[in-house]
Amino acid sequence: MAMLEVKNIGISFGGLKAVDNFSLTIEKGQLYGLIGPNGAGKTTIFNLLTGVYKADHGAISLDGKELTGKSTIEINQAGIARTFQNIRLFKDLSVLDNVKVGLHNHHPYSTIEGIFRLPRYYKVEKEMNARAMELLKVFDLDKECDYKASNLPYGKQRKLEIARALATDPKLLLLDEPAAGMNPNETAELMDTIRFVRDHFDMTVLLIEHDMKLVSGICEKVTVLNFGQVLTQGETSEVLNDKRVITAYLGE
Ligand SMILES: Nc1ncnc2c1ncn2[C@@H]1O[C@H](COP(=O)(O)OP(=O)(O)OP(=O)(O)O)[C@@H](O)[C@H]1O
Repeated sequence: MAMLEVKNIGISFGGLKAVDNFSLTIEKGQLYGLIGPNGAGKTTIFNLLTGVYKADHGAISLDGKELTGKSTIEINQAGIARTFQNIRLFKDLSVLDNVKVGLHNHHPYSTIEGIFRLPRYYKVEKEMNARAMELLKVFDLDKECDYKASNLPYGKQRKLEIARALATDPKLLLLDEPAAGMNPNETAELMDTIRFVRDHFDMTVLLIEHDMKLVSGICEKVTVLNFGQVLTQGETSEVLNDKRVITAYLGE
């Protein structure tokens, strides 16, 4: 069974068909790339997959579970987590607390237990601290756990965003332009991080990226989007050498 199965989804904004009849199958453990020119509809697809937008038609399922029409919270609890094109950390919170925000989905205590500091509050907080530190260690961020998130260098903020997404214990991780704004060294390190996340967490990853070096370096399969529609999809090396892709995307 596929991890993600998307069948003919679409959405229009006014007269503009931002995404039209989009289908995609991603197998468990795959590292999958979604590429295409600016405005092709890539982020809109992430917004459809995570329930930020509701599709006008079509169906989405994750690991055999129907997600069509579900809310962002339900979809996150079902196992899809994401990062954003522009980093969206809680800038004034500590590095540790940013990860703990992700953990709250799965380690709840009631408001009453929290306000009155009942035993369950301390138990859950202890578990969350331990799990958050474990995740930070994986990303080599444990020594900076007390730093304000905004004080981390850019590359580490990206890592922290990935750690926070993983804290929700997803089956599918969506990364929206993870290499945006990174220098070549940071990008190379990010490629290692993404490979590590897939292997260490047994994760399935779908990423949007303009950096073709990253895409060809780590993605096994790619879908190319153009004007909201699939131009082609398949093995990365074949797709990136496809004349239509070179014409539409690379502008040659
Ligand atoms: N909420 C919205 N309302 C109106 N139009 C929208 C909305 N969201 C996206 N669009 C439009 O849908 C189209 C696709 O946008 P989208 O951001 O998905 O493209 P993209 O492929 O992610 O581009 P980029 O690579 O520049 O991030 C664009 O024309 C955009 O203006």
